[in-house]
Amino acid sequence: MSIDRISTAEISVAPGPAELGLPPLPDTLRSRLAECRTLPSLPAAAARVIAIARSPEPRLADYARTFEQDPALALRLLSMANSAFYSRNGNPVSSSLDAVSRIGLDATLAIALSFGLPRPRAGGNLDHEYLCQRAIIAASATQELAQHLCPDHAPQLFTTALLQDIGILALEALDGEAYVASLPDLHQHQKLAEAERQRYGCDHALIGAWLAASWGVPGPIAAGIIDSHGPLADGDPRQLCLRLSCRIADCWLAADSATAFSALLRQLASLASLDIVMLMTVMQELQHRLPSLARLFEITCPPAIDSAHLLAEAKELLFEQNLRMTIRLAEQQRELEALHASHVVLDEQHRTDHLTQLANRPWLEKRLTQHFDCARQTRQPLTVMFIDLDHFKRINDRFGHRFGDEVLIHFAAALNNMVRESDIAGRYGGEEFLVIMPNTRRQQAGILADRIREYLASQPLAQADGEPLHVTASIGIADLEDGEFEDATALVDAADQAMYGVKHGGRDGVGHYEEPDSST
Ligand SMILES: Nc1nc2c(ncn2[C@@H]2O[C@H](COP(=O)(O)OP(=O)(O)OP(=O)(O)O)[C@@H](O)[C@H]2O)c(=O)[nH]1
Repeated sequence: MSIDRISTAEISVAPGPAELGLPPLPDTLRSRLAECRTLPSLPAAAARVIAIARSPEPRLADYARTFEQDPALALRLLSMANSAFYSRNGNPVSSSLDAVSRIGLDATLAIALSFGLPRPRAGGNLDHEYLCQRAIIAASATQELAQHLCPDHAPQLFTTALLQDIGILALEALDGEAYVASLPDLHQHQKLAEAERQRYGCDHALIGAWLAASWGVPGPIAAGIIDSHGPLADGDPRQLCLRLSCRIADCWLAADSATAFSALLRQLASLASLDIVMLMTVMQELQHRLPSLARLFEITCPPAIDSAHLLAEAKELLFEQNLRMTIRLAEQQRELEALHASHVVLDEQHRTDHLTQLANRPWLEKRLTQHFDCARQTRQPLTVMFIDLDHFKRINDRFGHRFGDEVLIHFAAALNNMVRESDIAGRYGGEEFLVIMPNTRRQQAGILADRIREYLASQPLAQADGEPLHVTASIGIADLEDGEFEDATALVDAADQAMYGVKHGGRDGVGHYEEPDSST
């Protein structure tokens, strides 16, 4: 469908994006604009992008400079950098350099290589090179003026001036030949805007602002685009920079540039509100700087650039980048798995007694608290067993500490083999061990205790001087039902107390905790 004449009756009464307060856009145009996904870039910019991507070490700053020479790429970049994914509630970014820094090299490359190129049309082409030159000269002029009038806003004003004519690119993308054929002279900017208003009910400045706003470009930039056609007589310093910069660009690109500049200076001189001396100084400086700026920006398209070749190369580079990213992703996945494995090992170490490889005391206490609370809530049985090897000091004293360690290791391994899967056996301290037995009553725990003692009686824990060394143990058992235990520690204390009863009774035995008789 071609966007043909749109009457003022079709202009939507609904406001533009509320937060920006943009004037309304004709409904038909607004819905078509929503379909506009890419704008054409200059082949020269596309060629530079490819050259950077092919360089051994592509730098973000080089990409940023290229984006600053192509309104379509600059708009795409800002849109991406200010998207919810990248901005993460950060401040909006307004310059290409800030934008590439935010999104990083991979995303920058992806944007850079996704350029679109102008399609050749039977009915004649839009002069993209001219439009681009105008945008870059206006951007440079704005920046120069802003250095004097409002230096803090210079980067944002540069971007605004660069994007000021994207409405023209959008209209061409939407309306194709019908738009191009209906244009008066592209070099007569005011006349162009007037013709657009008659044809579409609004001009490219409003369309550009809407497009920028709907692509998520910061509000002040969208507002600046709309304002770029405003009069020179009034407006704040930021508005003046923008409004003047596109007029300077027109003078620069006019067939008789010197006459055009003189006319603009005469027009400025008649405006009493302006600091005309300062403005004239800036403009004279600009007149001298612009030729080198124009060269610097390499505005002119190198003659032998083939669009089909550019697109094919971009496709190939994107494919390579995809491959690199896939490889990197696989590497990251491997690193993640290794990290996870080392985390598991660390976690294991964190819970384990380094000598016996049983659960250590902090882990025993943590698990016992969990089982204690659970047993209380669910009224399930829970019993703990406190085991203290007898006369261990003597073993150490007689055979040495290292020998004592071996004994502890052997006992721990044997104990671990004897407990059930659901039990937790651990080293509580020195030669003391604790077994947590969920769902176990004191009688069943007693059976395990007897088994431990039988084992110790039948199996020597070490050979000392060629003789088997038998060790005995004093074992205390406390069942959750044995008393009113306040917490897990109280239950362990009860088992410890029962174990001490055995020690006092001559060692090598099993004792069950008994609540002290409160009546005596
Ligand atoms: N080899 C070795 N000995 C330890 C370790 N931790 C504690 N001990 C020793 O275990 C012994 C415990 O001595 P005591 O508390 O007097 O107890 P005991 O000699 O077993 O006497 P009773 O418990 O009364 O039967 C001390 O000699 C500690 O040095 C350890 O990790 N390795």
